[in-house]
This record gives sequence, C-alpha cells and structure tokens, in this order.
Amino acid sequence: METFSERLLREHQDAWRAMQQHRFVLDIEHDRLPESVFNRYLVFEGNFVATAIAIFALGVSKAPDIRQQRWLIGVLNALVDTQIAWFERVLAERRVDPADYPDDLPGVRRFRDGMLHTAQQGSYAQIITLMFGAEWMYYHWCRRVSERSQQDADVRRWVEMHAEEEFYQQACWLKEELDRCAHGLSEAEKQALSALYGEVLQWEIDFHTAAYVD
Ligand SMILES: Cc1ncc(CO)c(N)n1
Repeated sequence: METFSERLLREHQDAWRAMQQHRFVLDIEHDRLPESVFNRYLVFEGNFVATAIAIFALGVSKAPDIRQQRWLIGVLNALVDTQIAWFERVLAERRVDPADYPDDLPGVRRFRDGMLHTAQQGSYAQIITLMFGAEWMYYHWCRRVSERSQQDADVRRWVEMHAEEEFYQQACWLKEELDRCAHGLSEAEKQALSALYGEVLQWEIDFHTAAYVD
C-alpha cells in the first residue's frame, strides 16, 4: 500500500522534478557553478540555518512525546554546533561578508517566512511536512550529484554533507514520522498537508533561483 509520504511525492512529481533539475543543481552536477552564485547561496543558506533552528525548536515544543523530542534535539545540536561553525569558517575563508548581500529578496523571504510562520502557527504534523519536504528533496539531488566531481572543495563538501548516511537517516526519520503522523488524520487534513508539501517544493525552487542575479 502507498504510504502518505509516497502519496505526497506522487502528487507533486512535477515540482519534485523541477527541483531535481534546477539550474543550481545542474550547474553543480556539471561542475560549472559560478563562484559568485555559490557565495550568494552560502549567505542565504547560512541565514536559513538560524530559521531552521527556530523551526526544529518549535518541533521540539510541539512533539507528542520524549522519543521525538530526543531525536529533534539531536538535529538541533548538529545545526547549532556543526552547521553554524561550518558556515562561519567557509564564509571567512572565501572572504564573503553577508552584509554585502541582499537579505530580503522575494524568493529568499518567501521560503523563510513560509517555513517559519507555518511552524509557529501550525501543528507538529505540519512541521514534519516542512522538514520532510526540504530534506528528502535535498538528499536526493545531493546523492545523485555526489557521483560526479566538483573542483571547489567547499561545493564538494556541501554536496557530501547532504549525501552522507547521517543526513539520509535524518531524512528517513522525517519520512517515517510523517507517515506515523498521517495515521490519525482525516482525508481533509491529509489534503491540507499535501498542499503544504507542494508549497514547500515551490518555495525551495524560488529560493535556489534567488542565488542567480539576472
Ligand atoms: C534551502 C535548503 N533546503 C533544504 C535543505 C536541507 O536541509 C537545505 N540545507 N537548504
């Protein structure tokens, strides 16, 4: 039988494909991503880590029991320690100062505000849908692209970080947790989560487009 997460993937195949074939993804796959685009992306992405911390913290506070809280706190720890430190080091080494970049481009703002406001106002199941939408998609393109080579060591590491077993396990946890959450929901609630999942994919597409100035 089709699981709920499989249903979401099926219902939003077009947006999924558009993201897996996004210009940003293909540029990394073919090792032709302009340095200026990656630097810009790193600034937007580094800012989003702070938002991701807030979203996962809201997940901790809305989680049904300690089992979920324990896992989500592990994710939070990795974001607060490892991820933040990685951005600080890489931005400094690349001499990228976030103050030199816009912080309110429509594509970046819509992604950030859409994710954050949903997490603030929404249910635990909505938060899991947001993070499943972001991570399952990200793992899949990074996994594919990691089969190729990237000359820039920071681009390479970025891809590897999201193709590694640890990130895969995190994405799988979200997928299984979403399926578990869906068990107790009505068809109308499931349709609302599916619509939210479709929005997340579209926000992601626009966020990645914002790395290009044209
Ligand atoms: C924009 C974006 N989407 C998804 C992920 C996966 O966590 C990420 N790091 N950044």
